[in-house]
Amino acid sequence: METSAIEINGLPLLTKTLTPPAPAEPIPMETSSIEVLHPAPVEPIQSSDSNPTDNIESVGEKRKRADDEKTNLESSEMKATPSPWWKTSLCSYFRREASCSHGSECKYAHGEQELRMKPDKTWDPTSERGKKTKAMKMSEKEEKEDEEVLFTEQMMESIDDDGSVFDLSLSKCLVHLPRKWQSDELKTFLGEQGVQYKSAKKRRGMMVGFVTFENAEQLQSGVEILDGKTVNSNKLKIADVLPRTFDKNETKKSVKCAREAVTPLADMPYADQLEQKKASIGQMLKKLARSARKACPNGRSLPEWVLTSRDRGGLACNFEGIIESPISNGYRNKCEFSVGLSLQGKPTVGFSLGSFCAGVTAVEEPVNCPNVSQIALQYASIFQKFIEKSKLQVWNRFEHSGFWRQFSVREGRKPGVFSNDEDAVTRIAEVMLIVQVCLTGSDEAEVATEYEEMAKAFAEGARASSPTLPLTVLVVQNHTGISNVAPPDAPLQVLPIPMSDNGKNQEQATNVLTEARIHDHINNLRFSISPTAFFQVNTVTAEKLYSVAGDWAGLGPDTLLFDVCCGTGTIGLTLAHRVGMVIGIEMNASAVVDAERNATINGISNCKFICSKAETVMSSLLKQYLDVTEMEEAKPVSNANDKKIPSTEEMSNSEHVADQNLPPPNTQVEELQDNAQKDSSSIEPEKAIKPQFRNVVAIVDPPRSGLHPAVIKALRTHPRLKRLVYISCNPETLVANAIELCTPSFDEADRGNKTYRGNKNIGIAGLARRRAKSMPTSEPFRPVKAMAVDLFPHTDHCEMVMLLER
Ligand SMILES: C[S@@+](CC[C@H](N)C(=O)[O-])C[C@H]1O[C@@H](n2cnc3c(N)ncnc32)[C@H](O)[C@@H]1O
Repeated sequence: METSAIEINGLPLLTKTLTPPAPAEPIPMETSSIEVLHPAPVEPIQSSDSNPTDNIESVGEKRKRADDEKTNLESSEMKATPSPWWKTSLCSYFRREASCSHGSECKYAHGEQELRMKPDKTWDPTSERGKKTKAMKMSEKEEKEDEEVLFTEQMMESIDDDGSVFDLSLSKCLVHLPRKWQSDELKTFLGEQGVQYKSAKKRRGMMVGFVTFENAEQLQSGVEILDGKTVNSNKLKIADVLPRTFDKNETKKSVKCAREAVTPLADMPYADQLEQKKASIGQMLKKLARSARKACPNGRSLPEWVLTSRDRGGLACNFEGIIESPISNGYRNKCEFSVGLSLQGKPTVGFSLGSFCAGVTAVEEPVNCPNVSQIALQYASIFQKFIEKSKLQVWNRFEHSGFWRQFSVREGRKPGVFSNDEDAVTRIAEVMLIVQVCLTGSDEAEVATEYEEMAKAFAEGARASSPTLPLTVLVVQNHTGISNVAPPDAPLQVLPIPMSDNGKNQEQATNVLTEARIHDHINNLRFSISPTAFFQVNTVTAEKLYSVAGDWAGLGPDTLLFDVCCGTGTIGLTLAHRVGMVIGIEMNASAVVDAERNATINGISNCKFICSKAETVMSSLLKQYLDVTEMEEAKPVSNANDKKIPSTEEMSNSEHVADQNLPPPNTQVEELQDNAQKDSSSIEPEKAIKPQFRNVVAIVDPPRSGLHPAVIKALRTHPRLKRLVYISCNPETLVANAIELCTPSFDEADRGNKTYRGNKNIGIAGLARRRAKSMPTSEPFRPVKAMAVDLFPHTDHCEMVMLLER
């Protein structure tokens, strides 16, 4: 495997607070004398789900060892060397029963009075003092968040519906209002509180509202009444409204610039970024071990991987380090720019400076954001100049009005390996521009003229650049929803690109109209990418990610590989030559058409792609491909795009088929979209192939939200699936899904109720622990090893791969 891992073995000690307070092994040794004579009950210590600490784990382990390791030390010795952990956790028996058979010898505290501070100067999180400290930390965090909220006069005006002029000195922002409130609810609330005011504004979805008072007395009295008032269990805060022209360098408020908002690690040397990410993934692996310990059924021995986690510094499995990105600057092949007003009210193409719900909508130009490519920057600048002159308005997120919403630049690389030093333009062969607009209330003729002008501006801008910028496709997407995230089926229109100032090249225009796609290359395979299909944004590093996944998956000619959430088929297709057959599952119909096209243009014929939500089909696909008897004949599976499923021998990596000769994909997308709506019964039942695949592997690469519980259940309960490689762009959800996949099943009598109550305040790991309780009896997986892959230099994000086996 070709990698450039920074450090492959072991995780360095983390920060002070993360390191267990006692040296690696002293706790059991030191406390064994106590435990011999007074073995405490084995029941796990209760602790808050939301913030478990390593200390809890250490104590929990001590308890277990107390039962396991009986020695013959004298009690006098024991008393001479009390453990630093002595009475630092509350006794759960005493708490529940108001008594404990160990009496005064119990190593756990009988009540708050007996409780001692832990060696790391923290309190048992379940104790009153622990809870108080946590609450204080939370409120400090909230205050910090409030400081970051940015309210400008301009926003207040944009909510205004009566055209009144505001006096900023008589206006205030109310923070922490219920998001679902609108102006009417805010007015009712103010009336109920006896607050007199001139006007009150609130937009649904935001947690801030604006109140203007008639005079200084009204303002003072209103602030006194409202400040700190509790609304729906949230404490109200009163903040000033910033003038439109405020200078963010002078204001005390911490307003982020685009660089800070988009690439928060940009000022840190890359080697340090990698260390930080490695430490953060290490934390996740510790969290998995801790959570799994809690999720295991009582009275059952803990799985080996949990028991041995201590030998790995608390990690759930071996952590094999981080693979760095060969390109750290301008690496993104897809840049999505917001279109909106800047802080100064200028139409701008760039990045939003904060979150909408916190009242921040200002857009700033993408200056000094090192992850943005040079080509994307140049196109953003061309588009910026165009919208400055456009008759149509930029999007206003408060009013949900305007025309120009978002601008995306997608790039396709030439085949080959590239480095940081190369000029981006020389390695990019194709560019797709996607302009998101809102057509609501627009005039068709005016829009057509604007589109023509825009296409001209892009074409001329590309030609005027030196070297000339590639421009392959120009697409407009109509989206009327509140957030800029459009559904994959939002209508697309491909615009012709004028080839010169004085005319259009008809051939190019016609071609573009039917073929909205560009191409990129991974492992010497060519990938067709349509406008809404997912494609990893850092192609060179994605190649490394896929090769780790392939190496860990234990592939061979007798392997059936499920590529779950397969997008354009990148993982399955790059590994197709190493397996008997690939089944890809993907819900985005365009991506599935791309995947099929990609198989064809690369001459790969042992891959089958299913267009559906994985949760709808995973279980039936596993049955269909695996629950067949030896006697059954090998037959191809029939689905919406039935093709012959070849044997391994039939598969070849022949020359790329010219994809221009393939039929237009539009009808295929529609057909697939229809099929994707249907339930799993749309997949032909059984009679698939005889079980020629001895080895069944799944590589899952879900979105940030992780795998659907039905997919987890299907993978976990199918006994023939022995190996699973989990690729994740959100390690938090990987940990949560791994809890469900890797903890032992509960007995039927102890299984949880599926209709959980009080989920609102429990974290995703807590939720996963609850779900794990209702998992049908099945052999759990175990985490074997994990690796981080840095696909996103200068940001907090990091990809993680984990191998699970059973
Ligand atoms: C992180 S991407 C991975 C794509 C692909 N493996 C790759 O590396 O290019 C996640 C993919 O899952 C798809 N997806 C999201 N939810 C899904 C679901 N419930 N069922 C199937 N696919 C889903 C998305 O459309 C997206 O293509």
